Formats: sequence, C-alpha cells, structure tokens
Amino acid sequence: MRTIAVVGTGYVGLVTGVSLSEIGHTVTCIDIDEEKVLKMQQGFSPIYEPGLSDMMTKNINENRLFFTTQHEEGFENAEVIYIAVGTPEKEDGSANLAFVEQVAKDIATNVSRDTIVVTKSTVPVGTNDRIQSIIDHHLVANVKVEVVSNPEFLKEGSAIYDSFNGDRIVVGTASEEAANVIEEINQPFGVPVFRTDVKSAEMIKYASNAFLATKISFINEISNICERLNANVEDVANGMGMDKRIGDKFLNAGIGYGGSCFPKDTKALVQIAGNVEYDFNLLKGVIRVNQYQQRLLLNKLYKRVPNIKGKRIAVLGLSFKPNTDDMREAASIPIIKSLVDKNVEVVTYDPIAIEKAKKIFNSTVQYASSIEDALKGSSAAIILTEWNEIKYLPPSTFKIMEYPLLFDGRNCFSLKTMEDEYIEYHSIGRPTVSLSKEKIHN
Ligand SMILES: NC(=O)c1ccc[n+]([C@@H]2O[C@H](COP(=O)([O-])OP(=O)(O)OC[C@H]3O[C@@H](n4cnc5c(N)ncnc54)[C@H](O)[C@@H]3O)[C@@H](O)[C@H]2O)c1
Ligand SMILES: O=c1ccn([C@@H]2O[C@H](COP(=O)(O)OP(=O)(O)O[C@H]3O[C@H](CO)[C@@H](O)[C@H](O)[C@H]3O)[C@@H](O)[C@H]2O)c(=O)[nH]1
Repeated sequence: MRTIAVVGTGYVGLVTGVSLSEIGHTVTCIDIDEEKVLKMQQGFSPIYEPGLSDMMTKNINENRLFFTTQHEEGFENAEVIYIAVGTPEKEDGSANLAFVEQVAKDIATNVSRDTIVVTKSTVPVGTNDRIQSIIDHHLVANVKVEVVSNPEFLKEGSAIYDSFNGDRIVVGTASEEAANVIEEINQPFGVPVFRTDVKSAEMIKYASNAFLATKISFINEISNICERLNANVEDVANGMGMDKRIGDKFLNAGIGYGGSCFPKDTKALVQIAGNVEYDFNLLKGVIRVNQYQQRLLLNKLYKRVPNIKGKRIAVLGLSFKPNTDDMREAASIPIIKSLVDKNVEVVTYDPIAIEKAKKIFNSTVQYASSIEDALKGSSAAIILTEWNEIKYLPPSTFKIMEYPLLFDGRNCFSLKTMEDEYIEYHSIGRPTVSLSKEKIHN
C-alpha cells in the first residue's frame, strides 16, 4: 500500500482520496480552502455525493484518511501526488491552468523524495509536459519527479460507484516504471487499465466528453424534428439504442447538457483544435445546439402563457442533474433568470441543491420545502431535473395547481399517464398532451 497526497478536494479530489483510502492506501487530502478542510477534518463532506460521507468517516476513523491546508505536510511522505484542482473555463473558452500550475510549483518547492505526480484534472493536450517542466524548473531538492496523465471519468451523482466500477483507467506516460506504480495503486478497484502516451491520454478525456455531448445534442436535434412531425423521440431513441453500435446510453433528449464538465470541456476542445489550426465544426454545432435547447422549454411556456408577468410558476429541480448538489452550468440558472426578468413569481424546489441555489438566486425566487408547496397556487410547473422524487411523484399531485399545466424538460412521465390523469403536458420531442374541454370539466 502507498502513501498518497491528493491536491484539491472538489468532486474529483475528495472522491479520489476517499476511494484510494478505502482500498487501503494512506491518503492526505490538501486544499487551500480552510473552511472546507476544517469541515472535512471533522468528518463532514463539503459536497453531496451518494455514499461519500459514510466512506469518508470510515477511513478517517481507521486512520487512513487525513486533511490539511499545508502542502508541505501533505507531501511529506507522499510517494505519489494526485493533482485534482479545477481547470475552469476562461472567457475565450480555453481552460484556465492557473490552479494546476500553482500546484506544480507547490510540488517542486516542497517534495523531498522521488515522487510520481498524477494529473487527474482535465487539462489540454501538452499540459502534462508543461507541468513536468514547471516542476523540473522550480525543483528545490535533488530528487526525481515523474508526471503521469491519469484523466478522471467519474460522473457526479454516482462518483463513488464509478470509482469502483469504471469502464477504464487511462494511464499516459512514457515511463513503464511509473505506469506500473499507478496500475498497482489502482489494482484493487478491478477496473481495466489502458496505457498510452501522455498526449493521447489527455486527448482521450476531451474526446470522450465531446463525444458524449455530441450524442446529447444529436438526440436533442432529432427531438426537435420529432416534435414537428408528431413522432416520439423516446421511442426513436429506444429503437436506435437497440443497435449495439449506437448503444442506448446518453440518448435522453431534454434541456441540454449542463454541469462542470461538458460545457467547459467542449469549448476547450474547440480551442485546442484551433490552436493547431483545425476548425472543429462538428463540435461547434454541438455547443450551439445545446445553447438553443436550453431556451426551448421556456419558449413553449411563453407561447402557452403569453401574459406570464406576475404569475406564479413552480420550478422543480435545480441541480444540473439528479443526485448532486452541483449547480455549475445548471439549465435552471438561465431559465430562472429569464423568468425573473419577466417579473414572474418563481417558486423553486430541489431535494438537495437548495443551499447552493440560494447563493445564486438569493431572494429573487422563493424556496419551497416540498413539491406540493411549490405547486400550490402556481399557474404552471416546469421540471428541470429528473430527481426520483420528481420522476416518481404520483401524477395526480400536479392537480394541486388550479389548472394542471406541466412543462417537463426531462421527459419524466409517459404521455399515457398524463392523458389518463388529465394533465396538460408539454415535454421534449413528444406530442403535447392537451385537455379537451370535456376533460377539463370532468
Ligand atoms: N466534477 C467532475 O465530475 C469531474 C469529473 C472528471 C474530471 N473533472 C476535472 O477534475 C478537475 C477538478 O474538478 P472538480 O469538479 O473536482 O473541481 P472543484 O472546483 O470542485 O474543486 C477544486 C478544488 O481545488 C482546490 N484548490 C485550488 N487550488 C488549490 C491549490 N493550489 N492547492 C490545493 N487545493 C487547491 C479548491 O479550493 C477546490 O476545493 C477539473 O479539471 C475537472 O474538469 C471533474
Ligand atoms: O442522455 C443524456 C445524458 C446526460 N444529459 C445531461 O448531460 C449533463 C452531464 O451529465 P453526466 O455526464 O451524467 O454528468 P457529469 O457529472 O457532468 O459527467 C460527465 O462529465 C465528467 C467530467 O468530465 C466525466 O468524468 C463523465 O464521464 C461525464 O459523463 C447533465 O446535464 C445531464 O442532464 C442529457 O441531457 N442526456
């Protein structure tokens, strides 16, 4: 078992640190955010991720998991250092590498033994070489530091599960020795390891995210055509997905992709291509479609309720996807902003993300403590996140509204259910369920 340091304790760093301690390694997680570190030292996870808290507590109690704000302390005995700090989007769409470069300097000035540095952060092709040269340039001790690319593929909302059940672990390095160490560290996860060179490893990460984003924008465009032709995109996706070459995953039409990865990584890949004078036209289209898709549900609402000013509208689900409290690039942000700008009384509900949402929407919206409270007195409801609590809601609940008018950005309900329940239902890429006069009076 190894002594490991993980720099950055966000969704990736904390999950990596906790998972590595769970399989027996001794792990020190380092973060510059003092409040966060204090919370973690007391055994509380600063993020919501199913299974994370329990696993974290267990490994703290078994003395395999530690937290500190001090790089020197964290690196002291570390044989391997993981970099898991953020690489957010810059104004021009390229990745901001300032945090990663700072960590490289911190490593160079603090390590006192031969070390393998593993980059988990998503970084543009060529960045690991740059990290290596920053470290070599600033190195204080007479030691050898080897940088390895090891991109992360976990999904928020199932991050712990994904760590133990991933499809592959990609290891990019020219050093067989370093690759052996990384493979040995990960061996207890039982996930296949794919070895390659550093640049290809970096590209695998961007290409994978771009491909998944492409699948989503593709099905969203198909859904828009289905709407015009009165076809049902759900059946279309199911029929397509039965072809193993296509696969049935990531074909859910909706209000587009959000989150901390797809939006920024697709833009970064356009930049990476542009830097070598390649115009990544297809990916630019994927990004455009996604932006358009976010507006579609709102357009339907505004068309159906032209005099929306002053009306109360319930927004169900705020996080960018279910089972996470992450609000980064959530579709709820532009959608709610548009409603607020139109002087709509917005009442929101989310099972987990409310605290993070409050920091974004402040007092411009109301925060209901149940779906029922959100629906009471509302003229319409909009579903933005397919939390189980929303998806498995007895549909009759929507009749709390005086007139049951539902706009579903995640296709949570079958058309038949809504027809049977007499709910006017607008979804994505499927025919609208309208109420005949006769049904309204029933
Ligand atoms: N979130 C995901 O699902 C996911 C999945 C795969 C890959 N990634 C990639 O992993 C990286 C991290 O993403 P995240 O969502 O976990 O980020 P995050 O923003 O949630 O967390 C980053 C953490 O790093 C800390 N930090 C910044 N500078 C530091 C320094 N010098 N020393 C110590 N700590 C420092 C911050 O305080 C913060 O807690 C990004 O490159 C991202 O693209 C993210
Ligand atoms: O069929 C689908 C699947 C997803 N989404 C949306 O796409 C976004 C991203 O979803 P998902 O990929 O499940 O979550 P992330 O946590 O963002 O994970 C992605 O981004 C991570 C960060 O790079 C990668 O590690 C993961 O492999 C990759 O799936 C969300 O808004 C989803 O609602 C759809 O609209 N339709």
